[in-house]
Amino acid sequence: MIGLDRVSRTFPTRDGEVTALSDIDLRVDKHEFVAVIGRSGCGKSTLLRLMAGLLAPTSGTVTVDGAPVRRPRADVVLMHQLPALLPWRTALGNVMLPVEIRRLPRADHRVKAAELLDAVGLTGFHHRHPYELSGGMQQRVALCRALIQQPRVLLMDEPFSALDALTREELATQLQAMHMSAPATTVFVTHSIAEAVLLADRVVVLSTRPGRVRQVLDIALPRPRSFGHSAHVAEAAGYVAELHDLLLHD
Ligand SMILES: Nc1ncnc2c1ncn2[C@@H]1O[C@H](COP(=O)(O)OP(=O)(O)OP(=O)(O)O)[C@@H](O)[C@H]1O
Repeated sequence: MIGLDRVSRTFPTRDGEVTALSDIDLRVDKHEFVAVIGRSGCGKSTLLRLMAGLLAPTSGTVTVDGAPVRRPRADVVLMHQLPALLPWRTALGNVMLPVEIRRLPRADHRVKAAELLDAVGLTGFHHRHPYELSGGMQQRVALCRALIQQPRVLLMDEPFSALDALTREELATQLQAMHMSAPATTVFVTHSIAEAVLLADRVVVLSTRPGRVRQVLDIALPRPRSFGHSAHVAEAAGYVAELHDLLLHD
């Protein structure tokens, strides 16, 4: 589904070239959920921007469905750390924005938008404006705005990092439920090892600059998974410890 073959990306800076990513080989299968973790500055956002067609690789190729990525595609959606909602639109109006931009049938999508908002716990808030919503609620709206586009590929750049710990867990759990019922091929960048273990089929650990694939860990835990208490709490803790060691001893 997504393929990176020997992908490198450098940036020119005043002090010479910075190599953000070097020789990345990575395959993400259809409907797979891959989490990417690594120290700050190791090239995680650059990786997503390459997959989204917002950046070109300096060398190597990035493909989606076998086709080289040369520009953004309608079926590949990138979700950022901050919600960036339009302040004059309601929650529902913000979710409907990509539908309107892409001139998709409005009536069907309005029903779908309302269902999505309900699914992330925003029943009763469909007609509120962003200033009336908490940061966590705004990010839920941004998640709905991404999902209404029914992306085949969903790229998420630390989408929950601006939220408090409990809201973050709640949203990750909701994302898991949504991925189980309608899976998009997902690449999820996070600084939270626990979040990666909750959500991912595989966790890609990048090394510090230049970012290279240091290790890929399969998370063989049944779903739905939960933070804390579960029948698999010991196995989950084992994965968390292994990833922690990999990051710490880079
Ligand atoms: N447009 C740019 N121009 C120059 N250097 C850049 C540019 N974009 C990224 N870089 C550099 O590339 C490296 C990787 O940046 P990137 O934002 O991908 O890292 P990251 O892993 O997402 O970091 P963080 O976890 O802190 O968000 C950094 O050293 C950064 O300074």
